Amino acid sequence: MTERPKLDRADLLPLFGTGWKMEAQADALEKTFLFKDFKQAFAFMTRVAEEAEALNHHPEWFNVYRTVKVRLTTHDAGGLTTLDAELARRMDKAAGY
Ligand SMILES: C[C@H](O)[C@H](O)[C@H]1CNC2=NC(N)=NC(=O)C2=N1
Repeated sequence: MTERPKLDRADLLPLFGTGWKMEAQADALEKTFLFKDFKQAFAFMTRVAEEAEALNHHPEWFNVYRTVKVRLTTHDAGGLTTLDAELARRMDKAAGY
């Protein structure tokens, strides 16, 4: 298991303000993004792909038409780390929040 900094729960408060939710077992963040149409949704995913590669940290996501349902967790750590909070922040930015 790769050591990664555990997440300070205080880091999550701003994310709750932009619609992120904690998954029941508290080991992941979840959010559904809604866009004008499929092209906007896919453009968002393309922007996020760049960020994910830059962080070497990748979302679990499901796209149907103009929605993108996202789940963030750190697989190597078996739970939430600072990488999840950072990717969530970058996803909000990429969505124009
Ligand atoms: C070797 C390992 O797959 C890499 O370090 C990265 C790739 N992207 C990743 N993404 C996520 N969400 N969790 C990881 O542990 C992770 N590991």
